[in-house]
Amino acid sequence: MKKLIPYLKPYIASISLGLFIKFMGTITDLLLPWILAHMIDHIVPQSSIRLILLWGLMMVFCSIFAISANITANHMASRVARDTTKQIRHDLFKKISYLSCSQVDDFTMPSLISRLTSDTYHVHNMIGMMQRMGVRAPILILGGILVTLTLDFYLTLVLLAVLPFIIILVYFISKKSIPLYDKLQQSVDKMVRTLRENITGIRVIKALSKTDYEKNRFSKINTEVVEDEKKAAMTMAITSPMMNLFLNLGLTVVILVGAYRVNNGLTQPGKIIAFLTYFTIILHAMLSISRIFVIFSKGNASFQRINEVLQASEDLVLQEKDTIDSPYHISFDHVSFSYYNQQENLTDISFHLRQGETLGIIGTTGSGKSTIIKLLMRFYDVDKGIIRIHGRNINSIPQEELHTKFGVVFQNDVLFADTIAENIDFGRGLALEEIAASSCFAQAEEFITSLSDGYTHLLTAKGSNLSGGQKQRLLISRALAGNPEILILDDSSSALDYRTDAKLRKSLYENFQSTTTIIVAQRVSSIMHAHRILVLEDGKVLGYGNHEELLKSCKSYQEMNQWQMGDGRHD
Ligand SMILES: Nc1ncnc2c1ncn2[C@@H]1O[C@H](COP(=O)(O)OP(=O)(O)OP(=O)(O)O)[C@@H](O)[C@H]1O
Repeated sequence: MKKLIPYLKPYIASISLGLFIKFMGTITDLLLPWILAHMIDHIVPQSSIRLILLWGLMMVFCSIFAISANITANHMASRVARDTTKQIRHDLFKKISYLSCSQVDDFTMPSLISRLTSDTYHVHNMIGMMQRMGVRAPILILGGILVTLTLDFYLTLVLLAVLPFIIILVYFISKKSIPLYDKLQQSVDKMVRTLRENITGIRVIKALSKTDYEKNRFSKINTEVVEDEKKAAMTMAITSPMMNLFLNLGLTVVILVGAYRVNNGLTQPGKIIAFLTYFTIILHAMLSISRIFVIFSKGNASFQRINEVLQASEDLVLQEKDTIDSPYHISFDHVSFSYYNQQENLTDISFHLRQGETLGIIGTTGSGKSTIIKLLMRFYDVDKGIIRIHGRNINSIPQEELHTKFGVVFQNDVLFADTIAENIDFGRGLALEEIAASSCFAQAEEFITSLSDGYTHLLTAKGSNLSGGQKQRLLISRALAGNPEILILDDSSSALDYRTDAKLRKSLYENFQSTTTIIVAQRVSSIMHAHRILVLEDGKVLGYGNHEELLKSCKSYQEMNQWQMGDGRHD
């Protein structure tokens, strides 16, 4: 919770003023029953219209002041809650975008989304509620008790006798409901995760006729959420009737004792009426306290989840400069890596590429091809070995500098709901000529210019209004547009026909001579012209060399070549 203070600090003046206004409004609210009692007991018996009007006006004025003060303070509280949450959301989003891939894996994406959405919402509620009721409820309780003491000591004893029951009730309900709400939050997290998987994979779900299966899976989780919600709501539902029971019992006793005391001339009717109002005010304030506990505990738990992300230490720390003289642009030296420090996903990988050379990576699915790319871009740190670019250990290159070296197309990369030109430019402010040139190199120009609105053609989210091959060519255009030092194409030409694939390779060869290229592919034809080819299986190197060398030395490569291309070389 301490970590929330810096977020509230800029609003300290506004919070203080708001609380002061709230304080004044609450005190005035407390005055109203007292004025009423005074009027009934002392002013009305005098039968002076002028005095009755005067005190009546005073009541109206106090009511208007109390309402206005409460509304103003509530507005101020909402503004503080809104602006603080905006800043927290901003910081959280910024932090999430800087998290390393392994940190994202650890937190999990759905959990990060719910921290950014529902958790910030709970914090918003907590900040607002604490300002609105945090001051008002205790003042109503303490002030109420003090005023009732001045009105009638014996009746106050009735009130004090009921209070412990209410306190015990509030304590037990808070104790029971807080873990229930925590559990509910976890179920909602799970539901968001399933929903996200479902929406992302909606096509494959439909294609495999898994709609019913997924519907049932979602229904199960939805029922879980409803059950948890029911349990939490049931606990909270007890609060109001129980409070009302105590309230009504208390009021009955007050009326009985009050009537007895009025009959015996020990007190006045006005005081009894005022006392009944105070009694109600105080018990409702107790009810508010129980709500504050629940909202505070939800907000507190949510802020802790947010803070966990905000405080996540940078795990890809920039290391001291480590540079050697090297003739190679990219070199992997005996690199090993494991995602979860259990079994190795890559073992002892080595390769060296001079500037302008091309490396083809081929291998079975799950053999570690994309992992090599992730390590080269330092999404994860290697466990063993060293990766160097121009002789410089990549762990000593600042992330921004490292990433500007790459033009990259990942597997299942994303296109946004924007124009084709914007999707290629990707916020780099490139001139239209550069965009057109890169799409020409990527063999995308033909289909773009055939569209009636060309580069201003609007894509739907994820480019779902394009074919697989068109999407890949746009993504390759984006990667080429920055004229990158290193080009990475991770399984990004799989949807291209052989002719377009060959034209793309020719274009890369002719126009990107100084760009070092890594092509991950399933097809031998996509990588057979590469200077070096790495054949992987289960994270280990089965073969390394050019096409001719591998045909002689690597049995797996020979087999792949035979299956895919017959025994000859086709293009
Ligand atoms: N984020 C991750 N967390 C844990 N394990 C992972 C993660 N990404 C990949 N793996 C595992 O690492 C291994 C290598 O995966 P990788 O994606 O590099 O394979 P690949 O050769 O590119 O496969 P494909 O051709 O199917 O894309 C696989 O066993 C995979 O399950």
